[in-house]
Amino acid sequence: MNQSIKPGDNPDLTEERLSGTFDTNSMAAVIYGSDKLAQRRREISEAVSRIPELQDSKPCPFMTREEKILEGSRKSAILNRLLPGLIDLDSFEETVFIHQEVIGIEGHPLALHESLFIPPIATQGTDEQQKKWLGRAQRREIIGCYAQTELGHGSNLRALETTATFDISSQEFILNSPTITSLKWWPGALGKSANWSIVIANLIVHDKNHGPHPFMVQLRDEKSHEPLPGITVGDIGPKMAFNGADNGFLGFENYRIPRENMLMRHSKVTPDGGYIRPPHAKIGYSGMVRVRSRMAAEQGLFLAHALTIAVRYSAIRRQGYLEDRSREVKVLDYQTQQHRLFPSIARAYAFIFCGFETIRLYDQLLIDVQNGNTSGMADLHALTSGLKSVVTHQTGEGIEQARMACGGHGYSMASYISEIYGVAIGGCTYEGENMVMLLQLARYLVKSIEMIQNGKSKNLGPMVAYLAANESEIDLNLGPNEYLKVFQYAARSQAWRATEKFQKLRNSGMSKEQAWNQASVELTRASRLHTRLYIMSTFINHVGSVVDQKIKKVLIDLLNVHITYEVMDIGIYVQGLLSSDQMDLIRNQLYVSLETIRPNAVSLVDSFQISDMQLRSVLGRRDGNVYENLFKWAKSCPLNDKDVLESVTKYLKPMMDKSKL
Ligand SMILES: CC/C=C\C/C=C\C/C=C\C/C=C\C/C=C\C/C=C\CC/C=C/C(=O)SCCNC(=O)CCNC(=O)[C@H](O)C(C)(C)COP(=O)(O)OP(=O)(O)OC[C@H]1O[C@@H](n2cnc3c(N)ncnc32)[C@H](O)[C@@H]1OP(=O)(O)O
Ligand SMILES: Cc1cc2nc3c(=O)[nH]c(=O)nc-3n(C[C@H](O)[C@H](O)[C@H](O)COP(=O)(O)OP(=O)(O)OC[C@H]3O[C@@H](n4cnc5c(N)ncnc54)[C@H](O)[C@@H]3O)c2cc1C
Repeated sequence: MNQSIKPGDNPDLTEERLSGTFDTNSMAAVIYGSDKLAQRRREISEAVSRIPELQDSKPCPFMTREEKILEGSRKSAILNRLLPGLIDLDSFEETVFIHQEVIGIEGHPLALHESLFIPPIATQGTDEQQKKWLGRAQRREIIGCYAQTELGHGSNLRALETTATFDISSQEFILNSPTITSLKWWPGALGKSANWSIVIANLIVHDKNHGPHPFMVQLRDEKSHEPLPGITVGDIGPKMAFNGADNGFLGFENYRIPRENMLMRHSKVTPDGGYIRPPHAKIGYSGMVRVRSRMAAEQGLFLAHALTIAVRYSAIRRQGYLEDRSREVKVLDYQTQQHRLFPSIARAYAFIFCGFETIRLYDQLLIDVQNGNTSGMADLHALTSGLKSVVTHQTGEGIEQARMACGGHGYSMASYISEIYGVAIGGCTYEGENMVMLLQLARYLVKSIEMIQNGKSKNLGPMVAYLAANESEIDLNLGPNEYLKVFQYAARSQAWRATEKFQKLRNSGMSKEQAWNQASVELTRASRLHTRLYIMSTFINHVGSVVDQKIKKVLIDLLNVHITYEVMDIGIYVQGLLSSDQMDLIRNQLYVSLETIRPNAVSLVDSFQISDMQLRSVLGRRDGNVYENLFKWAKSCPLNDKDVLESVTKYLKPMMDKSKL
């Protein structure tokens, strides 16, 4: 049964919920990977709803940037006091969830403290460093951020300019920002809130540059919060979204920190100026891999927010007629609306499943690395690079379609979809610009094909084994695995096409870099197809593992939407494999699958169990009572505090009066 049904709800939504064929709490357990986490999310939402001081002081769209930062800080401070009674403090998922519930998605002064500041200390700090800083950070006696990107360089970490030069005589590192382009730029919470930061700077010992390394750096006085001498710091100004966060700039002038402030679990500088290399050259990048490994789930949830709003609203919005001319039809009954929304519901589920998988893979890698085994780093880097790129891009597309699916009201901030869009598409850029990350995955694909060419196919990892197969005929009546083969065909032929292009250019005498650049559009296409194949196969495996038969049935229906939509979407890559009759068959299967999933559409989005507080959308309210609340929302807009504004008395009225003369 659908657990969202309550008396007083919009009857159209109740009708939808009654048509659902499964239990939404059971589905939530599948989405969030365990009944325990799903249950904890409900309990936390419930507990938060009963604490008046944690409620929004006014709707976010009516707040200025300063008010958003103030509100985020107010709630963060209250939460810090209340957290021990509300969540399991050791659970990162619960910590993220409660912050998102209480403060929302627009960012806040502590948003990066848990996800980018604490993890490098915990994984790259020595035992003594952890003893010194971890407890303080966890108790929030200090607030931290992660300062890597510079005004002149973000993608290309080799060109970062900030230096940390070891001074043997004082046993200190001297930090400098030698140029305007070397100013740190973008770090969240740096602008006004953080007093400490992980700073990525080039380590220079005895005039030798060992490349970017992480340093623990105090930025502000712990009593006065004033910037310390030698530090220039401030906010970079308003952004497309995320305006509850104070992204900042930071410069150093001969700023000294003790030798012990370089995070030295992996790389070390000894007191006499010796340098000990890390066990893997890119181990310092592992904080980024951690964040990327979490992005598929995070982004899947952003998409889930937008779809919850659009699908619920589409069930109460009546517009136009089908057969019955006596009553307008729910817009959710239009095939175009279903085609716009249902494949995105399937993607949101798929992204979340992939996200929990990559979080698990990262946790395993962390254990391996702590035990000295770094062999899995390249695989996970390649996987998460591709996944963050494809998922962020498709999430952005899905959210924008959701907005348009809400017609005019979707354009109002009352829908809140534009804010979700702005926040989510930040992910196309942060943690590695998408094209750059697709090209990282492409390196891995090209290397894999070179292994096949060199007769070493048996050394290929399971994720790229399909590159060596040879599929040329497909029987499409067999279900998901046949669709997977179609996708494998597309991904494989594109990966070979791109690699061969690169190799041909190389063989023509072109430099490696130029040849790579000239093949790069084809290479990024290969990376996208490879990643979409991974998403599809993870979705199939996940559905296969579900035990509850009612849940499994509806997930298979959703999977059918996914596989048919995805294969239609890559039609151009499978022309050599599928006949036009087979393409027509798939197209028809897609339309049938849209109809099949229709009665469960509202229950599928209800199963994300995103509370009204977290959704912050008038259109997406659980009770579906949209129109009266839209009117209330508009009336509460600060512009309506007065009937006659100064803009009128000062300018428009005199203008009109003058024109009358
Ligand atoms: C208390 C509050 C709690 C929680 C918060 C709660 C709520 C928040 C509310 C709402 C928000 C909700 C969710 C969103 C949450 C957070 C998001 C908010 C803000 C975002 C924060 C953003 C932070 C950042 O952006 S940090 C900066 C990130 N920067 C980057 O990613 C830079 C990208 N560039 C690179 O990574 C590298 O430069 C590179 C592109 C990989 C190239 O590196 P390099 O030149 O060194 O290497 P080569 O290309 O030459 O490759 C050589 C070789 O190395 C391999 N390689 C590269 N990287 C790795 C790696 N990481 N691991 C393993 N191997 C690697 C590479 O593949 C090559 O291999 P081959 O030679 O074999 O090919
Ligand atoms: C909301 C948000 C929050 C952020 N938070 C933080 C933070 O907390 N800490 C932090 O350190 N940073 C942060 N960043 C910065 C972010 O990590 C960088 O913006 C990102 O890594 C991209 O780097 P860039 O801005 O230099 O883009 P650029 O590299 O300048 O990209 C510009 C264009 O050049 C292209 N390009 C660049 N290199 C290549 C290449 N090799 N091949 C092909 N094309 C290329 C890109 O595809 C892109 O189209 C944040 C950014 C945002 C938007």
